[in-house]
Amino acid sequence: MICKIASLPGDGIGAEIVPEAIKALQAVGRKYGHEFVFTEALIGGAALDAVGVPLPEETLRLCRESDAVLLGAIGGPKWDNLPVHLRPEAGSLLPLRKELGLYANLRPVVLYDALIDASTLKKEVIQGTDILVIRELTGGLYFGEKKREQTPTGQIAVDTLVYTTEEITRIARLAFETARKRKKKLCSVDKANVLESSRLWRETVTELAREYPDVELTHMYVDNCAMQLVRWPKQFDVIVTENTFGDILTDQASMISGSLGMLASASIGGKVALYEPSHGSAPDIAGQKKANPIATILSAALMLRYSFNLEKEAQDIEKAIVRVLDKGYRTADIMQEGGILVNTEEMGDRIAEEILEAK
Ligand SMILES: NC(=O)C1=CN([C@@H]2O[C@H](COP(=O)(O)OP(=O)(O)OC[C@H]3O[C@@H](n4cnc5c(N)ncnc54)[C@H](O)[C@@H]3O)[C@@H](O)[C@H]2O)C=CC1
Ligand SMILES: CC(C)CC(=O)C(=O)O
Ligand SMILES: [Mg+2]
Repeated sequence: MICKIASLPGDGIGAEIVPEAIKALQAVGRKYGHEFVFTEALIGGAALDAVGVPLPEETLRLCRESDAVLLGAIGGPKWDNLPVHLRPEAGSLLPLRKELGLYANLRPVVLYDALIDASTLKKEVIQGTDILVIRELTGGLYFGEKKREQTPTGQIAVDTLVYTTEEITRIARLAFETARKRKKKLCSVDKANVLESSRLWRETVTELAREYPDVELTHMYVDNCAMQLVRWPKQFDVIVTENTFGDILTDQASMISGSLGMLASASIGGKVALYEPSHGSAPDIAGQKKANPIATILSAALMLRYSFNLEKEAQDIEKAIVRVLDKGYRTADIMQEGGILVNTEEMGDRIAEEILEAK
């Protein structure tokens, strides 16, 4: 099988973690005779510095013409004070997701047994957690109209939170279908007690539930959900929520798995899907070889599963990660007593070796 993959390292630790995911994919390719062809392109601050725009036309074209996209992360303090269209977040990542039609962001929150003691949360609370958060990705606050105006007393800043019935139905249907293949439990998270967009969200999800009588649907306010995630995460199977809530809740939920560096993601819904870790460019550790590449490597496994239908190969990556963690290898963010501290590259090497060695 020949798979064309656009590789977009981006900024900060992006350039350190993407090569480790490529290593894992190449190991899978060698083992099974698949040919993964990587073409690298610029995005984010790196693109802005090199060619003057955060999302070059050439990068967009490459993504559209590829079978899948592997992204590191974008952004950093160097570009924070630019006009919004030039900033890596609003000027590259958001339009890329929109252009590719990636309305659903899947973030599995799974705790590996080996990391139970690496988490700061209580063992009995987190043990056995396996949640899939489905975040709406191309609507809501990040995409609504923004404006700034001067008033006699200061400024006024406006962000607009918009959702249509079609957008909610689309993501909710995916969530019901996904829940059907898991434990058949779906929790829809909103803030319907105050937000009109959330009222429409809740009405629409409730209406759609009639088509899925086998799925147990619950609704939860987002503030309660934030609390429940750390109180008793095992109550959740699939969570579906809007863009901003999903963004925040998943960073929080990542601590159940030990670190934000463990949280993968798949952005799907269009012809070409995009795979990236849930975290950002981590400027505080960039260039120090401290970044945990596992979230990106797990995202590569999701790519094999969702874009290429290579389930066994995806599981090989996931099992290799389990074995490496069981052997005690740890990057700094998941380090614990008795662990063997490794850097980004060494973690990637260990995982690639395990992929090749395992039957
Ligand atoms: N998808 C993307 O490209 C995203 C980009 N960003 C951008 O990234 C920049 C930094 O944002 P922050 O708020 O600091 O969030 P961040 O996710 O980059 O980092 C938050 C904290 O987690 C740690 N961390 C993140 N990934 C890690 C990894 N793989 N291994 C070990 N530790 C890790 C960082 O060191 C930091 O202490 C900003 O410019 C932001 O806009 C933020 C989130 C997502
Ligand atoms: C530009 C941001 C919306 C990126 C982010 O935080 C995310 O997608 O998790
Ligand atoms: Mg985020």
